[in-house]
Amino acid sequence: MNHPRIAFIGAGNMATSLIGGLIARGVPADRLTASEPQAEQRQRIAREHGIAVLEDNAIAVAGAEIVVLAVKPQVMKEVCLALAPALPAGVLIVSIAAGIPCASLERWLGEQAIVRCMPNTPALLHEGASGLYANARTSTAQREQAEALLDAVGLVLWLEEEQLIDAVTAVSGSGPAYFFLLMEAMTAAGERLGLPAETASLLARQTAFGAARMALVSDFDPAELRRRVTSPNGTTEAAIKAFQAGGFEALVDQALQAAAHRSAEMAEQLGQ
Ligand SMILES: NC(=O)C1=CN([C@@H]2O[C@H](COP(=O)(O)OP(=O)(O)OC[C@H]3O[C@@H](n4cnc5c(N)ncnc54)[C@H](OP(=O)(O)O)[C@@H]3O)[C@@H](O)[C@H]2O)C=CC1
Ligand SMILES: O=C(O)[C@@H]1CCC=N1
Repeated sequence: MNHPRIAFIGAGNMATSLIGGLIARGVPADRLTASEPQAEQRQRIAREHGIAVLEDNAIAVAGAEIVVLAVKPQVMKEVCLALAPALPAGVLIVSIAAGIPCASLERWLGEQAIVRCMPNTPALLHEGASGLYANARTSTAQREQAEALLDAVGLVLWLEEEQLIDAVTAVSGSGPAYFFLLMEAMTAAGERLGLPAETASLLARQTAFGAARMALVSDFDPAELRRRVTSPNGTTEAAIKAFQAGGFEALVDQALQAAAHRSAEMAEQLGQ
């Protein structure tokens, strides 16, 4: 199989989960390179994944067919402006940064094929979910390459409008944190009900895992699965009524609106 050469700019959490996913899929380590400013981090990634990790971004992208931009949004402009002269002709840019539009990347990097993605941290366990948007310069073959890259770490869904990346960020990009927050709150409540901390934590985490698995594999939707837990006038009904009296659905809506709004605001602030 002909694997494209892929260079990762920034080798933090998200990049290393993608690298791990590709290697687990059988991509030879010599098709991947990464760049990373810290020597210790470079050595650790090279040791764990067997790939070349360089200090210099321009050297890392030499000969690459795909360049994955995986630095924080705050440093993206500076990184792109410095990288632009070193990009190989015909390269596909894959950006995973929150809040950085394709138009900004094109301004900083020149006219390139760009796929903008929003993955999430369960990618670390190959259980991620990513929304992808391709600009008009991206060929069908390049779309397939970007899909294969993100598909190595979980579910991939294409978006027809770039603006919808803000909604994907609100639902699945930031989403793992909402479930962790619920686990934290359930653990604390379990402790207040008298459970030992570790017992409450294990029960909350295993219940989240079991519910997520059921929601994914069951023939029934989450609303029906919820109804099946909720006996008339029973304990679940008491809890759900308390959630709804506290405005649970409206609160979730407000939270996701805030995340999507922040994603759009970051584009305004960091995309100039
Ligand atoms: N975390 C998440 O849940 C998600 C994150 N994202 C996006 O993914 C991107 C990366 O996030 P994440 O992996 O969490 O962040 P990390 O901080 O873990 O990774 C960023 C990496 O880039 C390195 N870096 C900094 N400056 C440069 C530079 N000039 N050249 C090359 N590398 C550099 C950093 O090194 P050092 O640490 O030494 O500064 C770090 O290793 C972000 O843009 C974020 O918006 C998208 C979806 C979900
Ligand atoms: O919080 C953030 O901005 C990033 C993007 C999605 C998840 N983490």
